[in-house]
Amino acid sequence: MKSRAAIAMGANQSLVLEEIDVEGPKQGEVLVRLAATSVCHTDAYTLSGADPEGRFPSVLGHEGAGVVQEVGPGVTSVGPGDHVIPLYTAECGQCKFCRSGKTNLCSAVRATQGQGVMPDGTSRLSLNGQALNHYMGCSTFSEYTVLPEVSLAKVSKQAPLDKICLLGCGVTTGIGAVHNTARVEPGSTVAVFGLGAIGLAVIQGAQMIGAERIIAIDVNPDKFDLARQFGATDCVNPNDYEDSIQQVIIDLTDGGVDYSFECIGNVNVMRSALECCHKGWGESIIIGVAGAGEEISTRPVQLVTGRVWKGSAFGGVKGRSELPTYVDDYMNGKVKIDEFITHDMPFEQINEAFELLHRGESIRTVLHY
Ligand SMILES: NC(=O)C1=CN([C@@H]2O[C@H](COP(=O)(O)OP(=O)(O)OC[C@H]3O[C@@H](n4cnc5c(N)ncnc54)[C@H](OP(=O)(O)O)[C@@H]3O)[C@@H](O)[C@H]2O)C=CC1
Ligand SMILES: N[C@@H](CCC(=O)N[C@@H](CSC=O)C(=O)NCC(=O)O)C(=O)O
Ligand SMILES: [Zn+2]
Ligand SMILES: [Zn+2]
Repeated sequence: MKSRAAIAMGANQSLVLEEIDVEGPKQGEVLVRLAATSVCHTDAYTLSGADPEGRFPSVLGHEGAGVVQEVGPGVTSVGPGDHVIPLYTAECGQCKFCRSGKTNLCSAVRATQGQGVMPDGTSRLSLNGQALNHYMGCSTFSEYTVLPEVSLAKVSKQAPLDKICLLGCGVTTGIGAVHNTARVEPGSTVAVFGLGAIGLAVIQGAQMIGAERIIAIDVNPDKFDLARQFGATDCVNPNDYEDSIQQVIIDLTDGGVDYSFECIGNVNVMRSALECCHKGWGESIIIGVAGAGEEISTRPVQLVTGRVWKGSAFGGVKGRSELPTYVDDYMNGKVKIDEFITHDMPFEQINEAFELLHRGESIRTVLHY
């Protein structure tokens, strides 16, 4: 079938809008018509050429929501008409990772996903006969896309797809990192570096859990109003100080924070986020994705003296089991999503959505098909 799509032809090039061909679902696969998709910083990162797994030409996009159109042989958990959120972190329930009870990372389709193909090693997407790479197992920048069954969370039909698409990555990642990865306790002091969708969702998660002090840090003060609305108690711009940002946070908090979250993808900030944690127990969670070849460093004494460095992917959330509850929590007012959506646009304006993100003028732009 034909599908409107935005194609990444090469690094740092604008996306090209084309009508592509989408093949029907094979064994264990599902054809989905997306209602909406948003743009996450990770899409921009891959388009920049900094992603070691980045492939071109490809159909990017991983933050979407839609309706099942057709299922391939063997698919049992979803059927036509079901509302679904694509998952870049699958949940098969059977692999070593899923059975461990220790992680949300699932190995069922991860290897082929990173190679830009479906689990059988081929693509369902093409342009003029040339195969296009899938992206993060989702490719939500195509109105119609094909995913493995294990990469779909079936959710309530009552929920607006053009809002809950944000649960496909940003909102879930931030809240989940607080609840699952850090397990922040009520009364904690928290520092959040980077106030895009991920950082704001971390603030939301920290407020939900009853953190007493939430320090929001960004070099763009335009982000501070929204941070306060989500629950930040202090807003700090590192450029306003001569001291290092870690020293500023240590001074503000009588020795450092209980938890910090890096939501930028900057390895220097990752170091600051670790080093602003309290001696003896402070934990720092890396969420931001850094470019190929970049490495983190700190003096080992930072860890010897009790600070802990962790990472979080999709907030440690098991998508098929847990996303339906996130959707229900949005519907009953426990989880905020609308506040992240600074712009709504027709899908055709997707390049504008990338420009807004790069200029720091948007949190999330929802593109409507
Ligand atoms: N681990 C995971 O599962 C996931 C990771 N990610 C990653 O999380 C990161 C954040 O994503 P997203 O929220 O969409 O991105 P955004 O670009 O919307 O947000 C990043 C924010 O950090 C600010 N910033 C940039 N440099 C600094 C600095 N040196 N100090 C303080 N603030 C700074 C930016 O300011 P400005 O406005 O000037 O740009 C912006 O406000 C990305 O690296 C993304 O790839 C995303 C989803 C899931
Ligand atoms: N392709 C990158 C790795 C990018 C990365 O870390 N992705 C995050 C999700 S970012 C979403 O917006 C993630 O969940 N990672 C887990 C995983 O299995 O990749 C690279 O190769 O560096
Ligand atoms: Zn994302
Ligand atoms: Zn699995």
